[in-house]
Amino acid sequence: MAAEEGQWVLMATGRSPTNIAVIKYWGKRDEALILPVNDSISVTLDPDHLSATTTVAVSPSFPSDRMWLNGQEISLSGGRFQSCLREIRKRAQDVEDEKGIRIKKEDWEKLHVHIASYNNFPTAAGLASSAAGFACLVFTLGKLMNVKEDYGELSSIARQGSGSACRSIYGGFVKWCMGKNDDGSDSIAVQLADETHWNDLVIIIAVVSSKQKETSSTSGMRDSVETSPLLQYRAQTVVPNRVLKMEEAIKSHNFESFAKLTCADSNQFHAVCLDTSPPIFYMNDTSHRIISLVEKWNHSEGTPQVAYTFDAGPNAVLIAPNRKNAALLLKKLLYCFPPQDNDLSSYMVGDKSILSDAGVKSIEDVEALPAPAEMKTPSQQFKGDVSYFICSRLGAGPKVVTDESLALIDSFTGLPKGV
Ligand SMILES: Nc1ncnc2c1ncn2[C@@H]1O[C@H](COP(=O)(O)OP(=O)(O)OP(=O)(O)O)[C@@H](O)[C@H]1O
Ligand SMILES: C[C@@](O)(CCOP(=O)(O)OP(=O)(O)O)CC(=O)O
Repeated sequence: MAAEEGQWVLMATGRSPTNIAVIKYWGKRDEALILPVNDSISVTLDPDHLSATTTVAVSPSFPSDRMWLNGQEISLSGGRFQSCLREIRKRAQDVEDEKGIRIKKEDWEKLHVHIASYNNFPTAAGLASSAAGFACLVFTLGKLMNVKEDYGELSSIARQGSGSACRSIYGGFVKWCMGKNDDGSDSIAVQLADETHWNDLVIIIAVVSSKQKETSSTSGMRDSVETSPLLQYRAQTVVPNRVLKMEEAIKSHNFESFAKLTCADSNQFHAVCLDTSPPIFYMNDTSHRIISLVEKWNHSEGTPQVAYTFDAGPNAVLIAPNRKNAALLLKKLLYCFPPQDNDLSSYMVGDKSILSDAGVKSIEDVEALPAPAEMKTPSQQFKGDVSYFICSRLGAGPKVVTDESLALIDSFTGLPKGV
């Protein structure tokens, strides 16, 4: 190792997107290795709107591995963090940076890392922060330790942090192949198509509650595996067929099929939750109202105008085939769920330009919106039931952040900036 004095700090920063499954992963056949009972398919979201940024630093002066998440120190002792660190360290290579720091392959086992990560969206609120977070951790550690760029292998390491994280290693449309091997070596994610393949899609997320949820995905799916007969049927009979159809729908830009499969799969995942003993309720009244709004609209047009999907929380992820439908959807949503404090600018985050497409520039424009024609009880409005909306699109996979001013760790102290 060069610079034996031990005062140097070497760092890497990366940013990884989150992803939302359109064919859900729910249930493990191996808890420790995180091997699923079925394949799943997701869309990767634009990292500008939903992503984790992680800086990893190494220095001979660090006495132990440490991590800070959103500014708070958290423990790295859990099996998932340990698996990711162990698997990446195993694959570390010689490193030589332009300042003359040299780290030999075998030195990585002795060196400790500091990790600081920040999510630009709510953590543990059913918006897949663990997916963005573990993908980012594995990707960025891989960069620091000069690990060979084998994305399949990186995805299988990220999987051991959180199952859904393996899909965030790629942009666009991603499939997590469940694999057959007991050691999990073939349980990896593959990219079906990149983010440019179907870039008309617009994603609107209604953040219904950004509070941390009661039942984590991990314990929820464990209970479902143990108690839900529907889960077995879903994994063995329903999903294999849906995955094939979904791949075909994505390949051929068939929105009708894509939307039908997405909604059906979300509903079946929540049916499995209800079939679990004791039952798990991730959606709430607001989630159900959003489903009803979309279903009525789709039914009145005779063909799907938008798709909805809900993960392990009440937030709705709505996918429109184009900006026209996204703007129409937004008008209906704003009519039903006007902002609590009349502040439109903080009510729509991400790509705010969708508001102009919808012709909504002020709170007066929201108040003047007509009730959606297809609604039977047009007078029903639920002010404040949605915290805010995020307008996003498909995005790319993890990237290195080269601007050193964006690093979360101070290169002099080796500690998170501001600590
Ligand atoms: N940026 C990050 N870096 C590393 N780990 C993270 C990061 N963000 C979240 N995590 C890990 O993920 C956990 C939250 O995962 P959890 O599954 O409870 O919520 P979620 O991923 O937001 O929701 P869901 O997966 O149900 O959509 C955190 O407690 C932390 O261990
Ligand atoms: C509902 C889901 O979002 C479940 C995600 O579960 P996690 O990946 O968070 O679970 P662990 O593997 O236990 O960490 C569906 C999906 O993303 O496919």
